[in-house]
Amino acid sequence: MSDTSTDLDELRERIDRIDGDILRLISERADCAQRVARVKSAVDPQAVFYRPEREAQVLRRIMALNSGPLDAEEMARLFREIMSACLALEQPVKVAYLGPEGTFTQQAALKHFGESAKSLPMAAIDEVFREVEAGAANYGVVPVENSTEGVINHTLDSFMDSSMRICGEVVLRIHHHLLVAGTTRKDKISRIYSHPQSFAQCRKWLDSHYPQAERVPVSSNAEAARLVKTEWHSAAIAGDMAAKLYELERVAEKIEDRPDNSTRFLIIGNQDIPLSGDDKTSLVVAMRNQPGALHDLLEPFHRHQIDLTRLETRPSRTGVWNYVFFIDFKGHRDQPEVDAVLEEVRLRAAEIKVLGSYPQGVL
Ligand SMILES: C=C(O[C@@H]1C=C(C(=O)O)C=C[C@H]1O)C(=O)O
Repeated sequence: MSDTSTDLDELRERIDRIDGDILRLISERADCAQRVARVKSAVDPQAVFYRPEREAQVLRRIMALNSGPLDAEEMARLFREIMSACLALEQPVKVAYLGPEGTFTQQAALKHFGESAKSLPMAAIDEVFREVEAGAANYGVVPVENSTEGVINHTLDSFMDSSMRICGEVVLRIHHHLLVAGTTRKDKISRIYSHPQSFAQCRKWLDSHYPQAERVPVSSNAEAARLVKTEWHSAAIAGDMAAKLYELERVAEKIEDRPDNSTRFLIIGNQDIPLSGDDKTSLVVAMRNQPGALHDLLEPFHRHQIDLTRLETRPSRTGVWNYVFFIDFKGHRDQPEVDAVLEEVRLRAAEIKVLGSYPQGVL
């Protein structure tokens, strides 16, 4: 098709018509969501409106139906926002996250719940747990493992002391940038602020580009971004959200040593999540200190052909629990084969706590 002005007018008219249709359909969808809310409240006045298993199914279906030209993830992100707005009509969801504002955890929270969620920054991981326990937030978002740096022990330890359950997971690709303020002398950078994890993830790049600069660890990337605003010789390593929040310039983009650098976050809450059709389960298990304990623990998973996705050991903090294992596997505890494995593990373990069965991250 040639780009004459009549073609342009015609195409724009078509786009206006399509937008009118999309608008009508989104409104119709929002109306249905409001009716769902009324049905839920009629059945149970304390009903929880947010249904992660249903949301996962909606997104997976959209991705499967999509035939381009937008890619499936992009399309799902649009639907994520539509659902987020529909849910906010039912009941605005309050999400506590490891702050301050501008952290990757906030980015993960918004990726999972959409921009219509109300996100509440907390100063520490255990505060996120406490905020949800106290009912001041409906859900919490905490980091649990990074593909380069491994597990986040604070999060695992918080589960040992808490009754919170895992309601979902979200994986975020982590891109770090070297950021400066408008007033910074870029040729005179002598100090770089960041979170210790981010320094570790950008170690090689820093060694080759800024071997002389002092590396100052701070409590979060967002805090690093805030600090450089007032220092003409300093830079920060942080992500997109912090760069935007503090209006910083990028001296270098995507400086992480590994291009597949990603972090997995958990959604915590006090709901048991029904089957979504593609689920994971997380457990914490204490074994007695005896030879073959780990083998005994893992053997039933192997025999029932259940796919383990993660195994972490933490030192026990009580005398009874000698080893504490955190185990993630594919499957939902309402599936008979998973139930059978859990029963067997229960017999062999000193203590077992199912932290939750939840939909595998879609986006
Ligand atoms: C509409 C519902 O409630 C919420 C909104 C959803 C949506 O917009 O599709 C999906 C699940 C719930 O979080 C529902 O349960 O179906």
